[in-house]
Amino acid sequence: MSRSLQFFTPSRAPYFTLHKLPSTSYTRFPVINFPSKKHYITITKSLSSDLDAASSQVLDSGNGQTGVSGVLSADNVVAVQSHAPSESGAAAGIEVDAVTEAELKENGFRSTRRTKLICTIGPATCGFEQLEALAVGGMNVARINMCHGTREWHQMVIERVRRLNEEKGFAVAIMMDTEGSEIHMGDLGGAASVKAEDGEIWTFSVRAFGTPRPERTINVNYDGFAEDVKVGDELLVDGGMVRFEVIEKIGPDVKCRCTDPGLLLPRANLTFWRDGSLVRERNAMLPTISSKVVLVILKLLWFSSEACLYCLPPCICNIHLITFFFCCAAYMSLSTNKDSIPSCMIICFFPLQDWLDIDFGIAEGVDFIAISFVKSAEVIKHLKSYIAARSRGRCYLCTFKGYKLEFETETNDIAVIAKIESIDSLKNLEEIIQASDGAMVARGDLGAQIPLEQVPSAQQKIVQLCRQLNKPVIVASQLLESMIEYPTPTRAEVADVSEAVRQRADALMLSGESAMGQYPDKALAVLRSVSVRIEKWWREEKRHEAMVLPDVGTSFADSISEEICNSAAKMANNLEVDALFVYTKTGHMASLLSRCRPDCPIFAFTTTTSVRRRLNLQWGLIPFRLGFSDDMESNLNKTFSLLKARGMIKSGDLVIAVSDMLQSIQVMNVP
Ligand SMILES: Nc1ncnc2c1ncn2[C@@H]1O[C@H](COP(=O)(O)OP(=O)(O)OP(=O)(O)O)[C@@H](O)[C@H]1O
Ligand SMILES: CC(=O)C(=O)O
Ligand SMILES: [K+]
Ligand SMILES: [Mg+2]
Repeated sequence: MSRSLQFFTPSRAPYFTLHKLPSTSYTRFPVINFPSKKHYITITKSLSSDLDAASSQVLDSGNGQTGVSGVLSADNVVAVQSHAPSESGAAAGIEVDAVTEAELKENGFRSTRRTKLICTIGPATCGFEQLEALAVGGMNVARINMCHGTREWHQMVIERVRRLNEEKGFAVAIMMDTEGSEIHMGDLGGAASVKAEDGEIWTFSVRAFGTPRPERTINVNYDGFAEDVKVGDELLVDGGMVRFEVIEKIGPDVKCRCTDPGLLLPRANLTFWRDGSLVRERNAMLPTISSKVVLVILKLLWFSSEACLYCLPPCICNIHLITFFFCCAAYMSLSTNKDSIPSCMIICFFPLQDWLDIDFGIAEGVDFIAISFVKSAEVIKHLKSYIAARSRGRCYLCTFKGYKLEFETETNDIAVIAKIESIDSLKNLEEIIQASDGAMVARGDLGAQIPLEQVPSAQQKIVQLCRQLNKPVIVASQLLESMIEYPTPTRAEVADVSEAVRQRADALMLSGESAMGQYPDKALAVLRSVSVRIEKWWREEKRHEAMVLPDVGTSFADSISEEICNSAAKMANNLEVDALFVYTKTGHMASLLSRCRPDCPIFAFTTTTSVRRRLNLQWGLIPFRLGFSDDMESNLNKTFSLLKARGMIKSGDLVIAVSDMLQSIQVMNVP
């Protein structure tokens, strides 16, 4: 008799499949290490062969180790659940941020902040206490920028944020930002910055300089640099913070004279301009092929295609390489599983470094991957299928007593954010946003690629388009730049933050202010207070813009959900209800409500921690994790009593409830 046994978690759902359960009475599992995340095990025992929750009995739980082992009986074990520690004790209750809870109690529904806040984590904020201070200060998403720091450092930050969520009940999501293919400087040999003075001659080169780095030398990450620039070109660091003129080329070295002095920061972005236009052609588009690259590609192919590429030759020569590409081509033309193709093809879209980082992000189970310098929708589509393929790809783990154990990690809940920061991304804006799960107005690099005076209108356009297409949008870079050094912002910075809030962007992002600034908590407090103040002013003055929200649903069921949400939001405004409640498994209904930007906050109840974290990026959503059923009556009663017990709502409050399960709008007073 063959029976299938599945382990699953509601969030990242790693699960095992055990083929051919043995007829012997007990089988002991070997210890299996989960990648990077602690999991607890619950073995559910049932006497019937179908999973019957009512008659199930919990045999064992919470071992607290990184890894699991178990004892299975062929006759009676039908399901083994593995779940993250944060989910083990809270099934009966409701999970919400301590900060949100306090805010709701103190200020009431109306005054909760709707605009979400993202902090880039860097040396100034990577400690556990510093991260906690940011979470208490309202950080909804922690961003790690793969341009800076080592992978070990990023892993440590992720681990600390996870621990913070687990121990203190936050739902801070993690966004990994890739390096992207653009040209940037090296890391200045560890120096925090170096000053370039007017008239000085500096050497920019692909050569790796020894330590200590010779004076006035800068390493450049792009091999074709010396070939691509011409004498007379203007070289802009960080979109013009420092400027140089190319005066001479000597082999790989490019000699430049500083024309606009300023501070050079590690890994600053470089662009070169000729006759007043940005030079965009680059000779070397593909990463240099090395054995390391091939190993990575083989690994990717193995994960996505289930191809049997177990034995990697330790030293890969050209023959192997040619054979490999030949196999890839054959595989791609023969395979019917289109999801497995991208791994071979994506190398054309991303530099190697991004590949390694994307793999790292998937393995770490980050919530968002932000892709730098997106040029077309293809890149996003391929990455999304790659993530989906990886999450479906089975990882064969071990054989014991003739039985095969497979391990599967469900990772397609990673949302892909397209960073709009190049001329190409503006050209293909609508299709890029359509293909992504959200977008970022990355004004830093965007301002280096288009004239600065065009950045505000580009921002407005991107924010509007995202809302129309129902994708969350982030406004990023230099919001409070002066706060890197000073404890108060400039008036102009406050006006800039206000404008982003007024445009009703989903989220605002701190970069250097929180990564390496002197006042990260103060900068976050400014974002928080300006957001709350502008949102209030906007509601009181009834300054609702009459934005046309086109239909986004692609199926009839989607269209019904959309109509329900549009109507519920309108009713909520007209009836001046206290809150909208949405019960959503995937988060889709919550995002449709958020898109309407209603006057009242939206309490989004969802069953999984990963969806809860992801909803933390969207305007006006207060995400809760709550176990619920298809019976709305009992869901509402349960929610009311749980929220009342915690003092978050009171009898008489007026709410409107909608849900994924029941296509209706319910209006009621809290009993
Ligand atoms: N992990 C880190 N380690 C060290 N410094 C960091 C780190 N993350 C950010 N920084 C510092 O903060 C500054 C601003 O961060 P930010 O993420 O905006 O980077 P950036 O270099 O401007 O690139 P991007 O265009 O990707 O935003 C960086 O220039 C760097 O000096
Ligand atoms: C955030 C980012 O990448 C930029 O502003 O360029
Ligand atoms: K980046
Ligand atoms: Mg950028």
